[in-house]
Amino acid sequence: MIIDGKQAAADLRKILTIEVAQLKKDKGVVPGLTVVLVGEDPASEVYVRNKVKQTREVGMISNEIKLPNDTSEAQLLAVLQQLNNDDAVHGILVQLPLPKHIDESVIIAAITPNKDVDGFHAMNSGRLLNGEPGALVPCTPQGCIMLTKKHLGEDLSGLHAVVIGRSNIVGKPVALLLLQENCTVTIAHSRTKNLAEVCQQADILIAAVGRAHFVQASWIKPGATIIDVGINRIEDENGKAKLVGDVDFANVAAVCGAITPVPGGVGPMTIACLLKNTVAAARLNG
Ligand SMILES: NC(=O)C1=CN([C@@H]2O[C@H](COP(=O)(O)OP(=O)(O)OC[C@H]3O[C@@H](n4cnc5c(N)ncnc54)[C@H](OP(=O)(O)O)[C@@H]3O)[C@@H](O)[C@H]2O)C=CC1
Ligand SMILES: Nc1nc(=O)c2c([nH]1)NC[C@@H]1CN(c3ccc(C(=O)N[C@@H](CCC(=O)O)C(=O)O)cc3)C=[N+]21
Ligand SMILES: [Mg+2]
Repeated sequence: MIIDGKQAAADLRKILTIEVAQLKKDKGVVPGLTVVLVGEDPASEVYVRNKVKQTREVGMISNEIKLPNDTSEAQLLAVLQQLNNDDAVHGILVQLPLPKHIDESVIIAAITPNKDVDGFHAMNSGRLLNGEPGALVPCTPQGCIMLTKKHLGEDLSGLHAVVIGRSNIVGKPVALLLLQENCTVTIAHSRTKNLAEVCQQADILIAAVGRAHFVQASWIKPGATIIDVGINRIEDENGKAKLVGDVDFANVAAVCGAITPVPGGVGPMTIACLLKNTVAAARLNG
């Protein structure tokens, strides 16, 4: 079975459209999201364009700030300070990666935690770690849990979840969310020994590696639920660019119980969860 992320994202946006209208009616607040893009990167630009379009479709205000590649860290910090102080801006997202001369950790720390719709600020990751309320939770991990539940239902307790990848934006937070769902969680990474055997234990396998066709059919427990986070641009047989995940989709699909496709899986859910976080931030900031 293929888990349809495009449909799940459309369903979530429909709910958000209603919530946005309600917020406007009750409080006179229209949630606003500002995306900051530094430098030119074709992939980022496509992605930012999608975000802007979908933000407006659910009735929210969307702004995009494009800065040149040679923007200094101090200049970017000044932009963020303005956005932090702007009451019409409820959510701030700085598109990553940033140019090398800018320290990402400094930038992430400079966003007001209650406007940090990526959920990358230490205040939000700390709240998530401690299980405290009010955390803005990273979008891709939220999307992974929603897609998992779409197939397995609300109760994931006792299932063995294996996460491949330990980045701050995907691997670590998705592992914390799975733990919160009472899964038994294993986090694998580039130093993991016997990765195939580790993965064979997984009822739920989350692949966030960044390598095309990395996860093999022989690693999969029959019937397992596979969430493929990877976004890899490769060339097909005819030299045409195409998008694939981290999982050898065709062969794994024959063994597993359910799998998310790329494109059309986690990606669309990431954007829908960004809109969800912006609505949550608008509630936090009044
Ligand atoms: N669909 C979406 O919305 C999103 C998709 N992505 C995609 O997800 C993928 C992962 O992103 P991100 O977490 O940022 O990537 P990172 O490069 O930050 O992390 C990759 C992780 O994979 C691990 N890894 C690398 N090689 C191996 C290996 N041979 N065996 C086991 N583990 C390995 C690394 O281990 P170690 O820590 O030891 O180096 C690291 O923890 C990328 O393809 C990215 O494009 C990312 C964000 C959103
Ligand atoms: N501050 C920040 N926050 C992020 O969340 C963030 C980021 N920086 N930098 C880049 C990564 C990557 N990422 C994706 C989100 C959606 C799709 C997506 O919608 N993908 C579509 C396909 C899009 C296409 O065709 O290119 C799909 O999978 O169906 C892809 C990738 C968010 N990221
Ligand atoms: Mg950098």
